[in-house]
Amino acid sequence: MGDLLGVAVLGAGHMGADHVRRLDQVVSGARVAAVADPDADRAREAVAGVEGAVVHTDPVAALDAPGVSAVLIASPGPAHEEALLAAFARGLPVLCEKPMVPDSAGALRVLEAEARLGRRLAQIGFMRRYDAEYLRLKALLDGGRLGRPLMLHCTHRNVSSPDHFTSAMLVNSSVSHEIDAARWLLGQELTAVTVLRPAPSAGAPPGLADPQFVLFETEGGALVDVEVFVNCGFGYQVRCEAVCEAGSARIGDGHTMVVTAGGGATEEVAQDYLVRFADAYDREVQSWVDATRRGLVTGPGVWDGYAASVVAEAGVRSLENGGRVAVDLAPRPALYR
Ligand SMILES: NC(=O)c1ccc[n+]([C@@H]2O[C@H](COP(=O)([O-])OP(=O)(O)OC[C@H]3O[C@@H](n4cnc5c(N)ncnc54)[C@H](O)[C@@H]3O)[C@@H](O)[C@H]2O)c1
Ligand SMILES: O[C@H]1[C@H](O)[C@@H](O)[C@H](O)[C@@H](O)[C@H]1O
Repeated sequence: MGDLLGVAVLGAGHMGADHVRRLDQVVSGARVAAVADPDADRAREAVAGVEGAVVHTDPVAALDAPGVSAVLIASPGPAHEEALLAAFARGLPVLCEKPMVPDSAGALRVLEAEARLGRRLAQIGFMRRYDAEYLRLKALLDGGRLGRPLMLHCTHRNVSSPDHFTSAMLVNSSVSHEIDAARWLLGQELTAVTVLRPAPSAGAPPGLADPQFVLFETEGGALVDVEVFVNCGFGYQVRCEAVCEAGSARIGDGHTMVVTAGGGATEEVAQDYLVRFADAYDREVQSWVDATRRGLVTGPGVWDGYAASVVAEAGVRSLENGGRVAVDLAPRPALYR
């Protein structure tokens, strides 16, 4: 294959810094060419020891840095639209962290911009599609041995949420993963959302509606429920059970070590996503680099990011106003059929 992919990483926070390390030390076929963060110290810290990477505080300047041939967007969700459009304007391939764009109007602008280009440039960071357990479940469901899926029961727990987390973000940031996973596992669009809020946990920051219970309906008549609880305090737990006509299958319990000693057994529970999904992020980024070097997009794309934003926005409306909210997707452009 040709030259190394020179990646500009936008955002050097938790995910951005971890992706810089991954591109530099884990993944083959790519190098970090530039890192941009308005917080220059954070950007400098992320590139410490990375050879040849320049630091910028302006993300757009990083796209124009010498040697940049691709972009990894790991800034906060509201900054993604501008970065995606700037990358498209330069013809640069992109891996964009989820959510692609938190609001559906912005997501539609990104969809229309890529459709206008007439070629796919962006992959969205729905890394569960690269997790070994999710891949096994997908293969099982596609193989048909369990018959038609009727329901997915999902659990999504975080130890604690960042300070800036809002009630809407439980749906449009956290549950965006279940939205994508359900669409992918079932091969169906989601058509309606109902969000219920139990009495908030005493462990949640005041005013945060945490936990929430989210119910999705699909175009094929399946139901998907999600318990999302982002200040559970005890562990990072992501589970999914598919209930089908001829059996059920559950994932999410297999990522652990059980230590037996002194007459008792203890089971480790991951404390964050960087541990639970470490392998998935590695596979995701390697697969993006490989496909990009061949001029392809093989992972979840802009249509998936757009659909997730529309579903999440319907969910936020249900959270705020109550009741069941229908999902209204724009027609799917030919590029994504
Ligand atoms: N796939 C996953 O499991 C996963 C996990 C965590 C976060 N994320 C996503 O990754 C993204 C970043 O999340 P995080 O937890 O790293 O956040 P963070 O707050 O730790 O870091 C964000 C960084 O972006 C910088 N920034 C702000 N505006 C910017 C801009 N316009 N351009 C470039 N940088 C900018 C901030 O200064 C900060 O350093 C979000 O979209 C989030 O949803 C995904
Ligand atoms: O941004 C993060 C990330 O997407 C994690 O995978 C998820 O578990 C968190 O809830 C979310 O806040």
